[in-house]
Amino acid sequence: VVNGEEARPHSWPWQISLQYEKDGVWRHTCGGSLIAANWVMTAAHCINSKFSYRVFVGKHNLVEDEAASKAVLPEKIVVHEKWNPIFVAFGNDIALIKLSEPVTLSDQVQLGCLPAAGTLLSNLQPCYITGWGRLYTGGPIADKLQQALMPVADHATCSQPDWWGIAVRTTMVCAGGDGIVAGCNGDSGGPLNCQNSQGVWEVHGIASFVSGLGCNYRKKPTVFTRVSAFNEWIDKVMMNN
Ligand SMILES: CC(C)c1ccc(NC(=O)[C@H](Cc2ccccc2)NC(=O)[C@H](CCCC[NH3+])NC(=O)C(F)(F)F)cc1
Repeated sequence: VVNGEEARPHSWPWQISLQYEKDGVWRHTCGGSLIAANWVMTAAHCINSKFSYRVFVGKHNLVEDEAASKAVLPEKIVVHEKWNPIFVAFGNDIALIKLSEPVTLSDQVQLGCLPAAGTLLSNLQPCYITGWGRLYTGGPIADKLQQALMPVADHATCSQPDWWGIAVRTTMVCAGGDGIVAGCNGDSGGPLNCQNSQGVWEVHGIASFVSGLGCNYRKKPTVFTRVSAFNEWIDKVMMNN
């Protein structure tokens, strides 16, 4: 997250760190959201079949051992059948990870709520991106979970020619674009957290892409998979696996 701030520890208790093993070392690669005791929602582009992964729940500082945290291995990873790795602009950048065992919920490990199917956020609605992604374009990833307030850019705004144009679909949600605050590599797969009318936090987005010209680029908001476009797919996958 570029130009964010350190989150109060465990204040986004559904945020997970997706890690892959390389040369015997586990490395953070993406964020994700715990949506059931044994299911994590992340981005399809985070999954590469040649790697082995683990899901770390209850984390705040990635470089410290934390009592409330636990690493769990996936039992199965389901990538959206219409995800096309060649072109992130086609959308469907969503995947579900079934954990090998359900995690124990606690103050530090909680489920994220999904929005009602079809929910559309209004322009400039305040949401928060959270993640351990790069602190600036090309920079280091964060040790401690970051958060940043990012107002929603509705489809009418985000699909303007000098914004994302036709690269953004109605199955996506945009947030930010002020050239200051943004998601960045390593935030991929993580949540866009927005409060509903009852004040309940919901996971409305899955961080998908930013501009190749740089993470925080004016009129190139961070683009998220719109979770409320995939409720039926999510339910089907969780029912059938
Ligand atoms: C819509 C299409 C033209 C399009 C395709 C790809 C991109 N962007 C990108 O690919 C930039 C490139 C990049 C590298 C380094 C620093 C900053 C940005 N990376 C990203 O956007 C990565 C991974 C995207 C997966 C695509 N294979 N996503 C993210 O960083 C995140 F966190 F925002 F989700 C942007 C637009």
